[in-house]
Amino acid sequence: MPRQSEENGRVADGEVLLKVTGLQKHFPIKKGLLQRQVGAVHAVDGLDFEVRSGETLGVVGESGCGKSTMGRLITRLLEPTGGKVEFEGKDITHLGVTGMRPMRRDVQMIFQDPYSSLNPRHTIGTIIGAPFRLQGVEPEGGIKKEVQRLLSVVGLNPEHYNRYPHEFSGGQRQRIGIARALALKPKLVVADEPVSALDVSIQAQVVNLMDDLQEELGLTYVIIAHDLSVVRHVSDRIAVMYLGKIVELADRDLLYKTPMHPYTKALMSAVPIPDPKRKNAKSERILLKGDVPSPISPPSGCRFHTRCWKATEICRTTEPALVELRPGQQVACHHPENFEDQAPQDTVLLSAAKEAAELVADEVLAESAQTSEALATAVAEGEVGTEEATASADAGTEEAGASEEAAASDESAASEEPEASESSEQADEEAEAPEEPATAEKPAVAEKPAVAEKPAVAEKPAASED
Ligand SMILES: Nc1ncnc2c1ncn2[C@@H]1O[C@H](COP(=O)(O)OP(=O)(O)OP(=O)(O)O)[C@@H](O)[C@H]1O
Repeated sequence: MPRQSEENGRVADGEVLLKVTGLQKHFPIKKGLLQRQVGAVHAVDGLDFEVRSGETLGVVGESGCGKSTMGRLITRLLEPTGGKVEFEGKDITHLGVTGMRPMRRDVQMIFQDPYSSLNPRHTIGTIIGAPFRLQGVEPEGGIKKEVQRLLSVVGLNPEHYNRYPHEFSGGQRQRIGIARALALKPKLVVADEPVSALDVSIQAQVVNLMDDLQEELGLTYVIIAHDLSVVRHVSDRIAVMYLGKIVELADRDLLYKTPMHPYTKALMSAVPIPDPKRKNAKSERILLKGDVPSPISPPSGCRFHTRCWKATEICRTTEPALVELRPGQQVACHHPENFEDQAPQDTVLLSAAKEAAELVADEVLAESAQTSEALATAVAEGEVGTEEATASADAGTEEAGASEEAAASDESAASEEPEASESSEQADEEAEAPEEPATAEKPAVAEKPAVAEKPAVAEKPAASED
């Protein structure tokens, strides 16, 4: 049971606030007159993670990997198909509307699109004051005074209480969304792509605001983003998702210095490096081949095996468990990077892997072969402990880490077309009555591959079948 801090009933910093076990969401696909179920979109397919009080957990992955669905499941805007969600030690997986009501104060969501998430017919005073009315809470000094205080907390003019959303810019609207989410002093805030609909110049302001508010108000964040550049500065830990699963979950610095999952490595290489001194940067990019497979029938074994340059037979047949290979770093991979091979007997590359390897830069393949081999030998000979071996392997990746630092500071998170997201009202309705959609119309997943200017000819890191 998590420890509660005496003064405010909050879980003490560092203690588990949210725990998710085996979480699943399968959207049924129905067809025909009788709407018979013919399949399911496996949007979220067995997630296990914890969020500790006071931390920021970043969640990244390509479009369609299930990030938003995960966000909606943990805020209970969607009903899970399987698994368990515990908040402050209490099982909230299947709580009904009444049971969830008190919890709605503690868990809030910030939506992606500040244009469609605010009701255009309501003043911002009404919008930010709505949570008080919905929860029947009368703040000290009245709702208007509290809303004006919230406006100034998020850097807006309290005098603008009576203005309408269209009178504000995108960044200001997102501040309004943040003020609304903070109204009831929540413990956990889940932000779904909070800045991706904003101009690059505004993104940093909103991210900094969220960062400041976290410190001031002792908030815990889960921040969802489609690339690593947004979450890297604000996250304490980062979870990388692929096709409904977490493939790597690690402390931020470990993830950047020594990513273990090949998919993490590919995602990181997609971050543009605007450093003119690094002339060779583009040759280190990894271009993931092909589309993300359909979540209706995900690949067997490791779901990434159809696009991975290290995939062998075991990857096709056996699903790797998410295990802590190094303190603070969990990964689900048979042939991790920067760590000893977990299936060294399995050296024959699948033919898809050979093709994928052609799109991976020589430098990446060489480094990957070297680090894994060096670690395997050193550990087998008992010369060094795993930690030391890892540290020596780290040296080689230091440069890449540093350049990404530069990348992320000036970098523009790839801006996305704003897409329709619910209004607060809709969200509230969903919250009251989570509904299964009748038909899964849009299982298609768009890939956002890294840009590889010139696919390098691969040097295979492992023996190949011919
Ligand atoms: N209501 C729904 N009915 C059917 N399928 C859905 C529904 N919502 C999401 N999906 C499907 O579930 C999968 C995961 O979607 P989700 O929106 O969670 O992904 P995402 O990683 O957040 O992507 P994006 O960044 O594009 O929002 C996708 O294949 C999507 O088409």
